[in-house]
Order: sequence, then structure tokens, then C-alpha cells
Amino acid sequence: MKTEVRYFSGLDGVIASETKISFLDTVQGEIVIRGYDLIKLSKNQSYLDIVHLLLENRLPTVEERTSIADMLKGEYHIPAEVLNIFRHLPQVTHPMDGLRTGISALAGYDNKIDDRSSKINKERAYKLLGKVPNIVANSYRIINGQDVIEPMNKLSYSANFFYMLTGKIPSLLEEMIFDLSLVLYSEHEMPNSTFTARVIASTQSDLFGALTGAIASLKGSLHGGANEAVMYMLNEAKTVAEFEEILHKKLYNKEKIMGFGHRVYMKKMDPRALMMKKALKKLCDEHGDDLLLRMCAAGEKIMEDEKGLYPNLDYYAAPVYWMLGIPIALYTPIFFSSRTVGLCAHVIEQHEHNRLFRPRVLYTGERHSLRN
Ligand SMILES: CC(=O)SCCNC(=O)CCNC(=O)[C@H](O)C(C)(C)COP(=O)(O)OP(=O)(O)OC[C@H]1O[C@@H](n2cnc3c(N)ncnc32)[C@H](O)[C@@H]1OP(=O)(O)O
Ligand SMILES: O=C([O-])CC(=O)C(=O)O
Repeated sequence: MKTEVRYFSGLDGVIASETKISFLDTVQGEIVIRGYDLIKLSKNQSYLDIVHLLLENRLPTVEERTSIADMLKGEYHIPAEVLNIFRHLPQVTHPMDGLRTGISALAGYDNKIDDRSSKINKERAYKLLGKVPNIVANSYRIINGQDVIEPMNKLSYSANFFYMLTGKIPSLLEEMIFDLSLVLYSEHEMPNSTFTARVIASTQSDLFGALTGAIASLKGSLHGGANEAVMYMLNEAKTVAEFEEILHKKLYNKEKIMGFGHRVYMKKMDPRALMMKKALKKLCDEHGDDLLLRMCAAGEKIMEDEKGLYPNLDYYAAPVYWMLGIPIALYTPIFFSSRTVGLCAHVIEQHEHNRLFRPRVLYTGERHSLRN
């Protein structure tokens, strides 16, 4: 009897894991994070609240929020030897590769590296959350021949991260919008990078290895790399009409338009993109210049009319980061920094209930018989 082989290209629609962390509920239109809708959370909670929710499974009290902020400040420092590694990397090194190298190097400074218990993994997660913004900012700066920037402890977590990326203390509006972007990027069920991290962790490999693999996954333009690609595309145009022409040309040439489409949302707008669109409007109002908003809106209309496709988070995060004055090459590293907490939660869960990932294939090659 022939066994039925069910194959889904790109694992489309395949359930890869059980999880208590998050779920894209496309029926009710919610991004469920530990039971709450991320969009509703994003209206009143800060990134550190989401960190607590993801790692401790509940929202923090006021005291707990202060204590996390203090704990992370105590973890901002990165070893001088790791900074030295960046000094030896060629100037053409992509910031995601610099970041990947830095995270990988941290494994050597973990004196409990063989411990996969949740307690130690969680301690590691907090340490990483303290250090990742520093690694993102200083790997980029060192590779580009700039001086190291020191964290500023008097600032909030997000304001300090912003400061380290731009050298500028953010205004209240800038801090609020940057923090919102971190909330929105923090966790999203089972994207390619999270799957990568869980696959790596399923061999009983460590958190650093899982995150290193996730960075490589996130770098790709079909995933996190899209936010940078969107900004390069927007910058090709100086007017709305020019942007429309660029999009029409790309569509005519059957090119994919970065920042549109999503495996799960498919023909609907990513609800996180709408939050970033509103943030972009606030920044445009503040600057008295709404060109980017008008360009993006025109692009949205063309994609809806021509392809029935809608923006994902990267489409509106890119112009928001641009208006915040952040270098384009840092957009995807920021995505990773925010996602560090979600990835850590997934690796912790994988180690708690582990079964090795080892799928099969649908073989389409030839078969040959040998004479002897
Ligand atoms: C935060 C994030 O990481 S969100 C994702 C960020 N990535 C991007 O923005 C990159 C651009 N988008 C894409 O490439 C895709 O929409 C993905 C990778 C996100 C989802 O891909 P999938 O679910 O595999 O869809 P797939 O790539 O098979 O596309 C299905 C169809 O829609 C078309 N399509 C999908 N996205 C786009 C797009 N952005 N521009 C033009 N056409 C598109 C494809 O060409 C394909 O058409 P066809 O059936 O005529 O060949
Ligand atoms: O869910 C996905 O496939 C990609 C995505 O939007 C994310 O990782 O935030």
C-alpha cells in the first residue's frame, strides 16, 4: 500500500511546535502574547513590560519594572575583548554580521555554558538584553572607525539604546516611538528566525548558538532585512510620483516589493504596520514634513490595487527609523535587539520540553541501480 506523502512547500501552514508564548490569531485579528493582544499592550505598556511578560509570564508591578530596568543597567557592559574582535573585522562587514560575531563571542564568557535549565537560561536572557544594544551600537561604530560609545545609565532602556545608536538623547516623542517599535518587534510566534533558534536549541545546543543562527536568518531580505531594503527603495525617489514610478517598474519586472506581503497575514495589513504608520504621522507632524508618509501611502494604494498585498511591519518601521535619524544599516540589528526577548523565551521553552527537530523530505532526484 502506498503511504500518502503530504508536503507543504516552505512548511506553509505546518504546525511546527506547541507553545505557550504567542500565537497569530488571524480569526480574531490578534497577535496573542502570553494571552494578551500585542496591539492593545503596545498602547500602554513599555518594552520592559513586554520583557517581563515574555520571560516571567505576567506583566510586572511598578516595583518589578524598576527592578528589571536596574538589573539590565547592571548588564550593559560588554567585555573589552569582544570590542577588540570588532576592531579586527573589515570595514565592509555588515552590521548584522558584526552583531552575529559579538553574540557568538559572548558564549565564551558564560561560565555555566553547559547548563540548559530555565533558571540559568533566564538569567542569560536578561544578561543578553542588557548587552545586545551595546553590541549593536559599538560593533557598528568600531567597524566604521568611530569611537566606542558608553551607555548612559540615567536614561531609560529604550532612550539609552536610542542614544547609543544615534549619539543623541531622544525627545519624549522620539523615545516613546522608538520604545513602541521595540514592543511591536518583540515577539511574533514562529517566523523563520524563531524556528531557526528552536531547531538549533532542539539539539541541546546553547542559547548563544540559537541566537547566532537566528541573526543569520533575520538578516535575509525576505525577513528582517526587509526594513533596510524598504528605506533604500524609498530613498530612490524624491517625490510621490517618482516613488509610484519605481513601484510600477518593479512590478512590471516582476520584482518583489519589500515591506509587502506576509506568510500569515497574506491579504491583510499587518496590525503592527498600522501602529507604525500612526507613529510616522506623528513624526511627520512634528517635523512639518509629510513627504515620507505620502510616499508610503501611495505605495500602499498601488500594492493594494495591483497585487492585493498589504504592508507588513517593516514597511512603516523603516521610515519611522529614518525620521528618528537612525542609520539605515542598523534597522535590522534593532529588529533583532527587540526580538532577543522573544527568541530567548522560545529557546527556554524548547529546552523545557525538548524533542529534536528532524523532518523528512520528498525526494525528487533519480534512483540508479548498480550492477555489482
Ligand atoms: C517583519 C517581517 O519579517 S515581515 C516579512 C518581511 N519581508 C518582506 O517584506 C519581503 C517581501 N515580501 C515577500 O517576499 C513575501 O510576501 C513573504 C516572504 C514575506 C511571504 O512569502 P510567502 O508566503 O512565501 O509568499 P510568496 O513569496 O510565495 O508569494 C506569493 C505570491 O505573492 C507575490 N508576492 C508576495 N509578496 C510580494 C511582494 N512583496 N511584492 C510582490 N509580489 C509579492 C509573489 O510573487 C507570489 O506571486 P505568484 O504566486 O504570482 O508567484
Ligand atoms: O512572522 C513572520 O514570518 C515575520 C514577522 O512578521 C516577524 O518576525 O515579525
